[in-house]
Amino acid sequence: MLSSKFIHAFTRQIYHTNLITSATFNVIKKHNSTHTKNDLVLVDVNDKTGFSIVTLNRPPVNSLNLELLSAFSSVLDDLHKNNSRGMILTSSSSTVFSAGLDINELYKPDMDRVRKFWTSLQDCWIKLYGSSFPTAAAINGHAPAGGCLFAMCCEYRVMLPKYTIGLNETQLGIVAPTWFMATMKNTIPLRQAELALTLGKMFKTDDALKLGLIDEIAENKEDAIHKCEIFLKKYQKIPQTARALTKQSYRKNDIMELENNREADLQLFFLAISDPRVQSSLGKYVAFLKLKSRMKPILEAVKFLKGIFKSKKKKN
Ligand SMILES: CCCCCCCC/C=C\CC(=O)SCCNC(=O)CCNC(=O)[C@H](O)C(C)(C)COP(=O)(O)OP(=O)(O)OC[C@H]1O[C@@H](n2cnc3c(N)ncnc32)[C@H](O)[C@@H]1OP(=O)(O)O
Repeated sequence: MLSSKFIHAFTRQIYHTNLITSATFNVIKKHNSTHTKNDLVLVDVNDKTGFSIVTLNRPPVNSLNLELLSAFSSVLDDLHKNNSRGMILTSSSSTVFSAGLDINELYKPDMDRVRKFWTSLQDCWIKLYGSSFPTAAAINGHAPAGGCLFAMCCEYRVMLPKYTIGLNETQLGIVAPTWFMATMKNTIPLRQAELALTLGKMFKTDDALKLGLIDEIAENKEDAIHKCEIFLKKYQKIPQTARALTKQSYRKNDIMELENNREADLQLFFLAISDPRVQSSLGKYVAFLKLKSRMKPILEAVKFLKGIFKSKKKKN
């Protein structure tokens, strides 16, 4: 049985698709340009295709903090209102799609802010996973945890070589929420999802392709976006309402599970991050990330020197 909320959403969707399509699309076309939401999320509507390239833009690693999530949530609303033809999600970083949740939001949190933070994350997931418009991710860098989640919410994923993607929460001593798990179960085979989740496994691009976690490998960002466009174009011949309702029916159980239990999920989150063991794990992880970042120039110098020694050895 469909809940009244879901039927309402469907009715809205039908209304949107049938009545507002052409009028709104023209508005998008007229205003074809790059829009900004506090510069944290850039939106570029392609005049010819009507596809929006949505770029996460929070250097250095697009970690998802309250401001970025709020901006993203509002962009998703805009795309829905404007009856977008399709969205391509990507990143302005040259090496990171998104580093997942901003650990600083979770470590020693301010309770008022962290409530808004988690609620915004829930909003983004519901809107992206259940979007009426088709979505694809051009994964132009590493995509751990929340980065992998947003990529998996999209219906198609194209990734650049030699990066990593996965839900690594258990490695950090935290449990991925059930809706993170549901998104992975909707993406890769059930048994592989269980193994990936319990191990907190990060997959290299090649392995992610074999597993079905991504759909294609691209040479560079431009190629990734092009491949996403080819995917989205396939829907141009499919009636919009039929496509959207099929996607939403497919995902509705997962979405309703969270919709109906948002407060309980929030309380569970509070409970988890109030656990001293979780805080201790997060504290160590923050310190590790900072140390790793500071060691980078030294590690790069060592790599450089090793290269010189190797080429000298070869010459001799
Ligand atoms: C309801 C049930 C209970 C639920 C409980 C909570 C559930 C939480 C669910 C999800 C959790 C998450 O999403 S946690 C985030 C997990 N993310 C990661 O593990 C990724 C960590 N980052 C990296 O591995 C790397 O940074 C990178 C591979 C993404 C990029 O590497 P690169 O070498 O390019 O960059 P640096 O490592 O040098 O980092 C640069 C800079 O960024 C800071 N940084 C990195 N990641 C994060 C992050 N996730 N949050 C905050 N800050 C981050 C890093 O510390 C460096 O900062 P400084 O230069 O200032 O030191």
